[in-house]
Amino acid sequence: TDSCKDSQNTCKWGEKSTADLMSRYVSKEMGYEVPKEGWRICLAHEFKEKRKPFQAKDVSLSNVLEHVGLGIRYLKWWYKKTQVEKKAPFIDMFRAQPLRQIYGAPLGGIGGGTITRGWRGEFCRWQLNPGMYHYKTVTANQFTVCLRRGGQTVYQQVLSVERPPTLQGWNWGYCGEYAFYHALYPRAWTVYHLPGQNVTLTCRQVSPVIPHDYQDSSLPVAVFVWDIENKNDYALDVSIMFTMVNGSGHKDDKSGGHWNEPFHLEKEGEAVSGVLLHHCTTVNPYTLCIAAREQPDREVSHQTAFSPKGTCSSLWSDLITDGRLDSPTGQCLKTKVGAALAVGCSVPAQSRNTLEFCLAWDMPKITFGSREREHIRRYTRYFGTKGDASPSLSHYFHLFIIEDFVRVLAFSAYDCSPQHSLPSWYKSALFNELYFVADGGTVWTELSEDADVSGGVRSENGGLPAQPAVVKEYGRFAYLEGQEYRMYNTYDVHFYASFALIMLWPKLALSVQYDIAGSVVQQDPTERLHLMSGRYSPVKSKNVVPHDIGDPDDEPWQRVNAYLIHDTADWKDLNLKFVLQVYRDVHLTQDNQYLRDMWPVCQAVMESELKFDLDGDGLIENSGYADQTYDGWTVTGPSAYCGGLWLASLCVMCKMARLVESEESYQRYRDLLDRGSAAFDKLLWNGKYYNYDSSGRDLSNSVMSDQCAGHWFLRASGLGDGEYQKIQTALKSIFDLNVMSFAGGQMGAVNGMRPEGVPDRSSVQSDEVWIGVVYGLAATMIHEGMWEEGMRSAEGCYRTVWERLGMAFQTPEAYCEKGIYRSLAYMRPLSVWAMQLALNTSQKSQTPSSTNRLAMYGVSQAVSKS
Ligand SMILES: CC(C)CCC[C@@H](C)[C@H]1CC[C@H]2[C@@H]3CC=C4C[C@@H](O[C@@H]5O[C@H](CO)[C@@H](O)[C@H](O)[C@H]5O)CC[C@]4(C)[C@H]3CC[C@]12C
Repeated sequence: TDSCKDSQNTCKWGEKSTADLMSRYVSKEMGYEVPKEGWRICLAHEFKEKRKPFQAKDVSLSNVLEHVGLGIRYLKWWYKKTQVEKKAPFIDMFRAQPLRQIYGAPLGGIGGGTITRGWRGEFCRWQLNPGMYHYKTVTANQFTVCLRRGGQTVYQQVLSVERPPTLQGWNWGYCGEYAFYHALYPRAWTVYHLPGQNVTLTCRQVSPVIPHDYQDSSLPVAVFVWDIENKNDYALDVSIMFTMVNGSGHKDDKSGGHWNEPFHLEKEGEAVSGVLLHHCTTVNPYTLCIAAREQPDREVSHQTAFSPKGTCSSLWSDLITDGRLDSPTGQCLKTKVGAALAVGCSVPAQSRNTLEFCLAWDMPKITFGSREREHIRRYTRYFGTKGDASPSLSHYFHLFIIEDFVRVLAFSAYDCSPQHSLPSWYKSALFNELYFVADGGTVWTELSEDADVSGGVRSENGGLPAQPAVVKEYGRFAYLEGQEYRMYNTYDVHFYASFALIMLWPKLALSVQYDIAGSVVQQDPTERLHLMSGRYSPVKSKNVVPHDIGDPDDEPWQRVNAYLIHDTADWKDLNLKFVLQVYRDVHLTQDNQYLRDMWPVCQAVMESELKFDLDGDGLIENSGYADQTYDGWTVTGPSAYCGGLWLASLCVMCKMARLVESEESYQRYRDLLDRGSAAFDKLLWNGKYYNYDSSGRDLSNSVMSDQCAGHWFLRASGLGDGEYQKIQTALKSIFDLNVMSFAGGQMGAVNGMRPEGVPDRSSVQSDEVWIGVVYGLAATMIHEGMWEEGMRSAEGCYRTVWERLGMAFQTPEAYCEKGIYRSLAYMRPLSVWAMQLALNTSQKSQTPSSTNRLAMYGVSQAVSKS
């Protein structure tokens, strides 16, 4: 049982579990080998609460007045972008995605594109062109079951609860009360009890997202393993048919040049066959492939093409007649065309059998929106760039004993000999939030021969290597700030999310750091209007960390800082977040080359940062606007958030100075740290917590949930484990006020709380809850021994998002107590992995000094195939 609950299913802390997602399930069947942990929902479930995206009308009068200039400038910019340039804005405030409470685990590995299936089985969210999302359910993409007894079809059903107006020749409307979905990413199960048939189907969907594996994790494939349980006293012949239509439901699908062909591939004694759907688009052509493994006593048959229009009765009759499809040879040319694959087997009485399908797609070469450069996806290293890889991809993937690898991922969370057993909701959060590593518009490419990561300052001139070994070997990685906030590697947010990468794919985390470091030394002097201030300033200044590495609809890496709300050269957190990540990564990976390469960049950004200490007291000041990740929440003078990040950065600079044996640097940062710490305590500590800022405004003593972010990073880096009375007192105040005095303690921590216990409504972001921030706060609490408080805070967010608001696999950046959310499918919640690091660290304080610490943290690298 869930360790947080007592026998009445009530949480120890008095919270009634909100998990009623299975209340409509009427069957007793629980499927084949479906794990206990994960996110489970009956297909008949309806979420009662329907939230709306944050819009201008949700802004209070005082905030409207504050943002009128931005509103007008944004409107002008938006008009030019959409109506003149005919491009999609990097944030479309007028067309926020409405909430669709439908999403489930995405298909595909990392960086090769993703296709998301809904929890009711629909194929509904498409990201084949890198970073660009298309939200459309393609009705004809389905699995259909056919049961035959004694040579007669007795049951044929589309495994979908939908009753669409098209494809009327198919038998729709499967009864959702007899099925449930269970996700533990990168796996998901759907259990269908077939009413009146005494048959239960369990479909297990697996994508190759495997820690420390840099080969199989890059593959654009997924398998569907169907387990068929026949509880009758007679044998049945069972076929499953997989139908896929070309395209993604986009209007461009109808453009000409698509063609389908059947294939059969046999090697190493194993065979697969299926249908290839070739998409001959002018931009980013690709082939989609549905395949099945040929095994003894399984019959594979296909239909090369069917028209997904009208009733589509002929395909239905083809299957119902004999449980197999016609299997014509030859190709088929059509603009809008579907393909079908059926696999059949016999299932003896009181017995079970399995069938396997694979979906693969091969888009080896990509261009981004500007079409200036061609990029090669990572998986081509193993499968070539010719665009003919899908048969081999499906062949490889069928043979790949993926379960063993995926289990390791599950294992990593449990294998930490916990003092406290981990609650069930936490395991679901930990694995299911990981979806964003693949489904964050993620792109993973090879570093081209002529690329220069160093930003033009080569190592021989005291800069970075042009082609750092880790980037050359492991490729370039980028993921979006959010599916709706279309900027790659937004760095102030990646700070939180980076825990997932550094713990599970550390080479990718380092690769991102090299790209950012290269951009630090670059500049783009082009003047442009920044929408918040209304002032013109350069796109990118030298020696500062960029906000992001670009928009996939433009030319990322080449043109950074797609974000033009603020000029982020003056942001106070970006440079510090770079330094803190460098040290944390060095601590976890013990990579000395990385330390040596990053050290000069750290010094350069710290030099830039020092300019923000205007009064020379050793502590930086904020500039009276929203100059950090809370980009709608003004800060003036020394502040808890940026001041804390600054002191933590000075601390790690001292550590790194010692590692690179630079006594002079050490003394310099040590002096700043001593003076800055004294100023920090004097100006901000009020006996219970650090004040939001030191502006002396009415609201400067608000309690910020994220005030200990700097200390969090010290702890994650193996530092700061002395007596930190003030931090513990502050965390206690945050728990009492931001968590327990907000929404009955059930929704995590509000960003800003007044000491008297009402949310700070002075800005558009202070009364929001940022899920990723709460997971980071929970990690800090765990590091400080406040396990129950940390778990309670994080649980509120998980249950709100996954169980109450129906936002599975699209965790947003933010929600308010009532009514609204902001920015669906967002990067920051990946910080849940920081909780895992904290749990492991606090249990394994005996740290080896010179080995790679990731293995020790329960993330075994022994499983790596690379
Ligand atoms: C006259 C009108 C009626 C007034 C309308 C006001 C609105 C246009 C603005 C009021 C609040 C603004 C939003 C505040 C925050 C935003 C987030 C930002 O991007 C990313 O946000 C992350 C924080 O969530 C941050 O950490 C990342 O670094 C950023 O990349 C984008 C702008 C905005 C949505 C902002 C837009 C304008 C308002 C809605």
